[in-house]
Order: sequence, then structure tokens, then C-alpha cells
Amino acid sequence: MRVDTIARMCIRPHPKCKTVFSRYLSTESPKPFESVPGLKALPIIGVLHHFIPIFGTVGFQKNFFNMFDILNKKFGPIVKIDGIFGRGTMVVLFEPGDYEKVYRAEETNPLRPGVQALDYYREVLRKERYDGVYGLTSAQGEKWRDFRTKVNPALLKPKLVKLYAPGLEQIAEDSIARLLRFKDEPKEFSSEITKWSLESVALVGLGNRLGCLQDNLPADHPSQKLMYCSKTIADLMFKLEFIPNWNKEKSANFKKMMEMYDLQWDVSEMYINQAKKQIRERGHDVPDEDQSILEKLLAIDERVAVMMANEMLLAGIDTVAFTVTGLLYHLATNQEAQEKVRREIREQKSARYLKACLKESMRLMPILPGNLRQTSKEHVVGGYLIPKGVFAVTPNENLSKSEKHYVQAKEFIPERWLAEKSDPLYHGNTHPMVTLPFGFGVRSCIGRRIAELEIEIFTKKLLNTVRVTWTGPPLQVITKLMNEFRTPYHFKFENIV
Ligand code: HEM
Repeated sequence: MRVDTIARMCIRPHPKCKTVFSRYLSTESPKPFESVPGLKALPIIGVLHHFIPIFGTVGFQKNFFNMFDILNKKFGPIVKIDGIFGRGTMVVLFEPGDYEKVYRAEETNPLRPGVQALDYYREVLRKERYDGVYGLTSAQGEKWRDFRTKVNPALLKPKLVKLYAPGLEQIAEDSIARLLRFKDEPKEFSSEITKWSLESVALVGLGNRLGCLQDNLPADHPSQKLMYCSKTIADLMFKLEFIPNWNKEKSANFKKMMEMYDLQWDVSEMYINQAKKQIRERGHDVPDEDQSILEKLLAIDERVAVMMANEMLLAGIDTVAFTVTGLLYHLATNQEAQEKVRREIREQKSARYLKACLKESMRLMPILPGNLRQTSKEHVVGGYLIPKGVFAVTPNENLSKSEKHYVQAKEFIPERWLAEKSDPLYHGNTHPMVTLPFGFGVRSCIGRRIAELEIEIFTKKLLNTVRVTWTGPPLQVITKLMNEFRTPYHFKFENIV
């Protein structure tokens, strides 16, 4: 019997057989990768000519959202971009079913290429210091899996993460008191919300308050250095990753980036050492609720514990500050939704509606415009053969704002996350891979539970006693590597008790 006949007879083939049979189940053989439509490279300049204003296929675009939109309109649901900006070839998949197939097939060993400068810093420049423990953001393969397996329970178990609630409530109260003092100076909001975010993630990670929310914080306070590093690294990352430079490692930006990584490491190491000393002095009989993530991980693997704490102090600042700012903006510009959240808080109900607001806000303003995996094997997608080693990009922000996937897609409607199946707004009508603000699968964001808890606690505390309004033009998102907001912010905070 022919192999394709067997494949068709098999109703629920074993996953291994599925892989073997998948090629036979399609009547046509896949088209070669070279024939995927998209941006072709020229010698030396690569794909740069496509981005020349007016004449280029894509032209100059100020963000990924616009760029993906044009690529989709010009080339269809699957678009190839030859070796962009010194990186490998990319394929942008606009059909959720297509990238679901790739991402699920990559789940056994999900490769997400790191930031090149950080990889260089950890694996070459400071090789002796890290010696194979590269953290979640840089490591791949076995090294990543080993690290992730050790840290998953401490960071992702909701029950364990909730133990930090009392400390986070205190931080939220301190931060809100400051916001109310600065209410007539909206320029302060950006730095205040970043301080809240750092103070919160440090409490969870290290078990200590850093003191960012004290009055007259000196400019050279170590916490100021961490906030400065986080911002500068994000800016430089964009310049180094997405702006072509044929001699990157000798450039001033690259050197500055190495200095920033050194500074970020030195300051976080100083805080981590302080925390370790306190843990030692306190002894071991400490209940779970009083243990920081650092303390829990130190009992498993010291080097992993230190690296995780360091990554929390880098990846856990601007991501959370951006997301809570987006949520407050949506609630400030949708007073009815804000009132509903306030009622829920005052009636001490579960935070169902608030959580729906957060999901809806992240759908419209995600920190990342899309997700990324590097293929470790061949895939057949949309009739094309995608080879090993290609960067498979999902343009989630575009899809999340498209009428093809959501009813009234550009509007803030938290109810869609709570609607019944019979309601046209019901979110289950949309493919579950369209909106992925925390990424996908086993490599999704390790800080998700912490971020959600921090945001929920802060928003509840704030809205219980404060009305938030927005007095300026619509808030604009600027895409660098991560999304950012154009400042100044035009929030107004008014005490209502
Ligand atoms: C609302 C805030 C946050 C958002 C929206 C967010 C989003 C993301 C996304 C989209 C990814 C990529 C996942 C993937 O490739 O599938 C990611 C990875 C990661 N995030 Fe977050 N993040 C947030 C907060 C945090 C916090 C608070 C921390 C630290 C505690 C953190 C640490 C990390 C790390 C270490 C990774 C790499 C995970 C891995 O590769 O295993 N993030 N995050």
C-alpha cells in the first residue's frame, strides 16, 4: 500500500507518524522557499533599497506596524525578507493557523534568537563571568531548558507569586501618594511609574525595597542607574539590531551598549549581594511568604539564582511600566469602563472585569509588535517549504487590530473577553494565537504572573480612591525594538474620597 494511502486512512495518527505523513497528505508538493513573495536582497546593501522613501517597495516606515501592513497588502499571507540588517532570512506569517503550525512544532526546542549585543556581551566579552549560564534571554537549546526548568516553579506558580501581594500593596500605596502630589506635573508620570515598576520587581526578586520612591532621590542613587540602563539598553538595542551597520562591534553605540551591560550588571550584583547577605544572616527557617525569588532559587542553583535576579531587574522594569500606562490610558479615555472597574473593586468582587481591561489594553498596545522563533527544522506552510534556520515572525499587533480577527477591532471593548458564545463580540471566535502579549508556549514570558499581579494591585489601589482622566491628544506608540509611548503624558489624577 502507498504511504499516502496509509496516511489518509489513519484518523488520529501518532505525532511522529503525522510528521512523516504530513508531506503526503497534501496532493501537491510544496513550492521552494525561494518562491515565497517578499523583499529580495541585492549584493552588499541587502534589502535596504526596499525602504527608500517613495521609490522603495516598502518605503520609509516609522514602525513595524506600518511595515507589516504594507508587506501583507503587497505580498499576501506569507512574506519572505532576505537577510535583513545582518540577520538571517525572515518569514512573516500573517495566518494564525500557519504560524501556530510552526510554533507548535518548535515547542520541544523553541529557539528565540537573542539580542546580538547581549549574546556577545555574555558569551564573548564576559565569557569567564557567565561561563555557560546565559540567562533566559540569551540561552538556547539545552542551556535554556535547564535554566528555565529550574526557575519555572518559583516564578510562574500563581500561589507562590501571590505571596508577594502585601509588599506590593505597600509599594502601590507609596507610589500613588507621590502621583497625587505630582498631579499637576504630568511630566513626572513617566519617571514615577518606572520607579514603581522597579521597586515592585525588586521586592519580588530580591525581597528588598530599593528606596526608589523616597523624596529627593539622588541622581546617582543605584536605582536611578538601573532605570537609566534599562531605557538606554532598549534604545541602543533598536539602533544596533535594526539599523544597519557593517562594522557594528567598533561603533560608538556598540561600545556604549557594553558599558551599559557592565553598569547594569555591577549595580544589580551589588543589590543581589546585599540580599544574599541578609538571607544568610536571617537563617533558613523562613516561611515561603517571606522568601524572595532569589532566596528560593539560591536553594536550587546559585548561578541561576543570580542571573535570574539580574534579568528581572532588566526585563521587569519598562515592560510593566509600559503595560500599566497603556491600561490607565484606556481607562482614562473610557470612563464607563473605569467606573465598572471601580465598582468591582469597591464591591470586593474578583478582578474579572479589570483583567478583561488589561487583556484588551494589551491587545491594542502590546509591548512587542510580534513574536519570533527560529526554525530548527523544515516546515510546510501555506504551500511553501520553510527551511531550517529561518526567523518565523508573527505580526500579532497587526492581526490584533484587524477587523478580520476582531469585531470593532480598533476599539477598547473589555466586554469581548467576557462575552457569551452567542455574542458576536465573543473572543473565542478569534483564533487563540492572534493576540499573544506574553508570547507563546514553554518559552513565553517568565515574568507574566508577577507583572499581572503588580498591575492588578496598583490599578485596584489607584482607582479605588482616584479618578484618572486624559487631557491631551491620543497617546501615540513608537516602535523601537519594544513599543514605547510618545511623551509627555496627559493624565490627570483626582482624589474622589
Ligand atoms: C506586562 C509586562 C510584560 C510583558 C507584556 C512581557 C512580554 C514578554 C514577551 C512577549 C516575551 C517573549 C516570549 C516568547 O518568545 O514567547 C517575554 C519574555 C521574557 N520576559 Fe517578559 N514581559 C513582561 C514582564 C516581564 C517581567 C516582570 C519579567 C521579569 C520578572 C520578564 C522577564 C522575561 C524573560 C526573562 C523573558 C525570556 C523568557 C524565555 O526566553 O524563557 N518579563 N516577555
